[in-house]
Amino acid sequence: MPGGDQEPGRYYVGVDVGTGSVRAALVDQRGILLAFADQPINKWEPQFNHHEQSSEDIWAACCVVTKKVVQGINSNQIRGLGFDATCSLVVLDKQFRPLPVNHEGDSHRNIIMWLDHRAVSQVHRINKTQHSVLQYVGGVMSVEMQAPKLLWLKESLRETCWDKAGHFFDLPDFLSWKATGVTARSLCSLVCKWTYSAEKGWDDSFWKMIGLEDLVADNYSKIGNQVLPPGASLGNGLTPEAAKDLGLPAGIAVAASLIDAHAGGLGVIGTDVRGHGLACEGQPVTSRLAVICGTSSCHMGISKDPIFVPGVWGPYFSAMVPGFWLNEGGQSVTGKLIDHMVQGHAAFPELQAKATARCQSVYAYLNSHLDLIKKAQPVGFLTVDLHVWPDFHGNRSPLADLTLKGMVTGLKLSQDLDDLAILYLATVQAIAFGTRLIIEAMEAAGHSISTLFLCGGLSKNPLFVQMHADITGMPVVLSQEVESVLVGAAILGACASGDFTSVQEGMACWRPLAVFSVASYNQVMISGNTYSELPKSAPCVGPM
Ligand SMILES: Nc1ncnc2c1ncn2[C@@H]1O[C@H](COP(=O)(O)OP(=O)(O)O)[C@@H](O)[C@H]1O
Ligand SMILES: O=C(CO)[C@H](O)[C@H](O)COP(=O)(O)O
Repeated sequence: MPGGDQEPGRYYVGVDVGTGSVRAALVDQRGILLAFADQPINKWEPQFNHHEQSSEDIWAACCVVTKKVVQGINSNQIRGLGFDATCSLVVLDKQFRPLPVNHEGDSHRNIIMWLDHRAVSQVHRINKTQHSVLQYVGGVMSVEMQAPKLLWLKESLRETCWDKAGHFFDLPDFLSWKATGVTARSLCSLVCKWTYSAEKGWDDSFWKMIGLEDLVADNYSKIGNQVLPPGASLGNGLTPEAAKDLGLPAGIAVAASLIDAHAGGLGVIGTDVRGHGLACEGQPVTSRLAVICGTSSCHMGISKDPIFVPGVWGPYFSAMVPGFWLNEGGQSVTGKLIDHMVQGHAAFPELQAKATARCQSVYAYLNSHLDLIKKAQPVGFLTVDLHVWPDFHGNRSPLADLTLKGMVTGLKLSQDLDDLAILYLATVQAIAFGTRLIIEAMEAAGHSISTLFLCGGLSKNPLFVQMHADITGMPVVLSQEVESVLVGAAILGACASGDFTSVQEGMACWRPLAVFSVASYNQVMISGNTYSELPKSAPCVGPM
């Protein structure tokens, strides 16, 4: 078991493939992150709502970052490797070569990304079946899941893709295959995105009913008929070819993967909160909600018994923490929406120039600008007249309506930096209100949540963190390790190496410390994202 001083020099590598970049970390036996590297990845949007990536491009980025983090380390001390990734659909032919997922026939672009909404007609038809598997995805299947995308490929690219396809992988499973040559799928991806049941396996009647009976006839060989729990060791470990690519020793243990949000959940949900006076201290882990916020936000809540929450994905058994049921709320675009609103504003070039002059990120600049213009009132009052509805890419939870669109009310003719800052604030607030709606739906169905644990790129934004505390009325905990998703991935590698006997042991041994919590305003909401009362308590203990 790692964690003690008696066996020094054991290392694990975690690789996290997000929407915009790939990150790797070298983690030691105490769960401390020693090295970090990241690398952007390509995305294509050949037409509206079609989002594609390349598995070769992503693998190449995994190799670059992994080589960087293990530089200078004795490779014999590296014990295990774990991957997590977004749940995008990777398509390969029978010889494991990339196949095009586009009308252009560009086989380099062989991934339909998770946020791709091309399969709208297919998902409507799937939902009309009211098949019982839909109970386990909040009652409504999302267009972002894999079944509608597979159906789209069959109906739209029959000859160039569907008939030639030998393997459809969730991206986390593609990575573990690429590293080991083992095609086994992770229970996490199959349960959460492919309608697989941890207890009953595949449901033939679902696939036949939606017109994908060919997958059943093949005994699910194309989508996975060997399923392993996250953290299980795959085959003979890293193949010599992958070892050369990644700069790691051949044969080291490689784990069955996790979806990125789930790795983040593992990384933060067990955070040690002792000494902060939080309601969740000494309470079951089920009182905690992990919110992984990057391009999207994912709200991960666990329970001992299954809880059916309308519009919230799950309940999924053992998909994140073994033995627990998981509900996953989500907002499809959060970081992407904030970037969109800020970068699309007329005052963005001015913002960029001013932020650069101060060597700040545009978000740090905007946050300090809001502080300047708020005068005596709390910053939240700046949006009394400006409101954003954040569902620019549909609503994942709890409304589960992909047709919803975004909205801004209260616009004026001026478009200066103040306007941009206030629009940015209203967007952040609207996203936080979305989180509040998700929590309310989860609580109405039986969850009892007292504390939020944030991680992901957006958790580096103090305004985003503070607004989540203000608007949900709950304290927000950030863990000492900023890259918690990578800690989750490295826990998988340590499990596969046999150094942890279970994911739970990994979570317990590598329990990160909370660095601070954010106290809530005692606010009362009135219409939209405004406050009707001044805050009664000092709001923030963090680096605002
Ligand atoms: N320091 C920061 N301050 C404000 N926003 C940030 C910061 N770092 C990242 N972000 C935002 O987080 C989002 C990306 O988060 P990330 O976790 O990298 O996404 P993904 O995993 O989807 O690739 C982007 O919208 C980006 O603008
Ligand atoms: O559906 C998912 C998790 O269940 C996606 O993987 C996620 O929403 C995309 O993640 P990110 O915002 O980190 O890129």
